[in-house]
Amino acid sequence: MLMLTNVEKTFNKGTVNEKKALCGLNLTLKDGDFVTVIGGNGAGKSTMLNMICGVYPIDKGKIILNGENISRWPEHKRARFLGRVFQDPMMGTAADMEIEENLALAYRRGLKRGMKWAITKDEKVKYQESLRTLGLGLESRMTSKVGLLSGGQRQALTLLMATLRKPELLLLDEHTAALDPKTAAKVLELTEKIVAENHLTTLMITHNMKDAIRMGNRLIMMHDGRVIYDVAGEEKKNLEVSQLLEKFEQAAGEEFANDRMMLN
Ligand SMILES: Nc1ncnc2c1ncn2[C@@H]1O[C@H](COP(=O)(O)OP(=O)(O)OP(=O)(O)O)[C@@H](O)[C@H]1O
Repeated sequence: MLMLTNVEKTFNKGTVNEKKALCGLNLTLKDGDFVTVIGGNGAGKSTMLNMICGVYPIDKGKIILNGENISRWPEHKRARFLGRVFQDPMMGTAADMEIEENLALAYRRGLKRGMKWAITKDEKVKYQESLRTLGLGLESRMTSKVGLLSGGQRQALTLLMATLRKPELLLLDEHTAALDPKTAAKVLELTEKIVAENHLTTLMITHNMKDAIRMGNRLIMMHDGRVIYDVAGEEKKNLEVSQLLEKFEQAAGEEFANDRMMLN
């Protein structure tokens, strides 16, 4: 379970560039929740994920993961429990390394250094089986350099790497935004499959309102560093994009504005 309580974050405090990014953010996720996150430009969505990962320290509040207060833990200690996929397909994988080497790196994440690096036969079989589930033919290209893969293949591999050691929490930050629509749909399909098969608790930021409604069991809308709308179950599934926009205007008192948001 993840619990964010009154989390606050201000960047560049005391300067002309001061920006309150999170303003008393409260959010509780139950185990197995798959929550989609939408919001306007600068609403604090990515900052929320950065705070959970420990990229920057929070100013105030608490972050509890499975009963542990991780608010002051360094990023590397949290990384053991978290899987994250970014928008940029170049970010999650090492281009100069082979597919199987990337998977081995992901598999060893958070383990003590000095562990033998050689990839065992058993591991190779395991990686091959995992790659086969993607349905992209990567299982027969285990020793290909990742730099040779397409953006979609790379994002699918990153997803696999982020979930190879079942994370306590999977964080997806517009992970299909840089892909063409067909490839994005494939990666979203894989996302749903991997999340369901592993019962992963997931936070997925998306710029696509329809995906936000369709995917997961719960949807939150952020504005000015806090959650302004939270909907789950049947009520969420039956939402229309127009209703979501209305909800936003009611709660935020202004029109929804995100230059990258896809409304249909
Ligand atoms: N490292 C940083 N230094 C300074 N300001 C930052 C930093 N990270 C985020 N911000 C600011 O905090 C606010 C929230 O940004 P954030 O990236 O979390 O928004 P977002 O909801 O992900 O927006 P978008 O959909 O536009 O990506 C913005 O005003 C942003 O400029």
